[in-house]
Amino acid sequence: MSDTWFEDRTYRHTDWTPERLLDLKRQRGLTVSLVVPARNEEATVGGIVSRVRAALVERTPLLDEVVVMDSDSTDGTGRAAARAGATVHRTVDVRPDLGHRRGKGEAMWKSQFVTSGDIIVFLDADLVEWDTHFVSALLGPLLTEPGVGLVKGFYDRLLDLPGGARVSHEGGRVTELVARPTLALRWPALSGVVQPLSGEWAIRRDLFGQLSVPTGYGVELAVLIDTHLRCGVRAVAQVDLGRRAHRHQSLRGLGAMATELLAIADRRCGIEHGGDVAIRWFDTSDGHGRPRTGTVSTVERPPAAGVGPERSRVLGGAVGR
Ligand SMILES: O=c1ccn([C@@H]2O[C@H](COP(=O)(O)OP(=O)(O)O[C@H]3O[C@H](CO)[C@@H](O)[C@H](O)[C@H]3O)[C@@H](O)[C@H]2O)c(=O)[nH]1
Ligand SMILES: O=C(O)[C@H](O)COP(=O)(O)O
Repeated sequence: MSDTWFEDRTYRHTDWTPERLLDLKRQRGLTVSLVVPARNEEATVGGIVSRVRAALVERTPLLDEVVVMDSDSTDGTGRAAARAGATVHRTVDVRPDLGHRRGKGEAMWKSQFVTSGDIIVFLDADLVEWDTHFVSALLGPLLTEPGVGLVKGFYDRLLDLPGGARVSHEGGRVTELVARPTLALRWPALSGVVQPLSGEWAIRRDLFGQLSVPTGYGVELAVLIDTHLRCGVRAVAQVDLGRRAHRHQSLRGLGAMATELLAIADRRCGIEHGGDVAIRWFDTSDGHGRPRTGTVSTVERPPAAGVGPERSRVLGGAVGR
């Protein structure tokens, strides 16, 4: 790890008030977009949007837009988000000329075509324990340190255990067993990043637009590694956000996520596994045992800055001529 990176680039959310951040944002003449990628988050997305809007649009207008990217939801996610005051885009409807892929990274990549802020802040839609400083505090290093391009949130996790909640000072299962070991071995300058997979992060639009974006869960690890490779570790900062709780995936789901992260990391070391990686398991849930096969997509979208305007718009008047 770079000698002084941790000390120089680690902040606490209490370092800034929203009012101070608003002053800084106005002085710098910057705009900010909040993007919430959401797949089947009807239960939580409305409350998240309402709280963010009340605190950071109405009370202290730090956010210029609040956008929910509805990522192939089959429940009422889009309706709940719109009712709460978000601008909602279905990922599949954004730039249909570029095709459609499933996944969180796809929703985040496509958000670049429907937002305009100089800074984009991402927030997960499945949070159950969180506060609005999860959004505002991520702006602190971007508004105060000219060299910073990417800010990751970190936190203690609140785990629901029988008999009550417990605070864990560790990262999640994939974080501790895959992401942080991978960084320690291959990109040790990033080994001080406490929560490399956190879904709460902020990035300058001009930097995000230069990066290729995995369509699935590899987006966080890829953006972190690529920011470091492109701009150096000092372009990365992290902010302690306090405590966070979210919905947990099954271990098998996390196995798929881990497979994708390893493939994304391998690609950055010159090892290519192709677009879809096959995974196999033995399913005994029906009382018989059956081999099952699935695939994990490791596809990446190209840097958005290099993607031209929508074809129908380019053709413009030519259509129908
Ligand atoms: O196809 C998808 C899948 C998920 N999501 C949304 O992405 C967010 C995080 O998804 P989740 O399944 O809760 O991820 P976690 O299991 O919590 O994974 C952790 O690790 C991932 C890999 O780095 C990060 O993307 C997550 O933000 C981080 O919380 C939620 O708002 C989801 O609704 C989508 O928009 N589209
Ligand atoms: O962040 C992670 O490592 C994964 O999302 C798993 O988190 P969990 O162990 O808190 O479910």
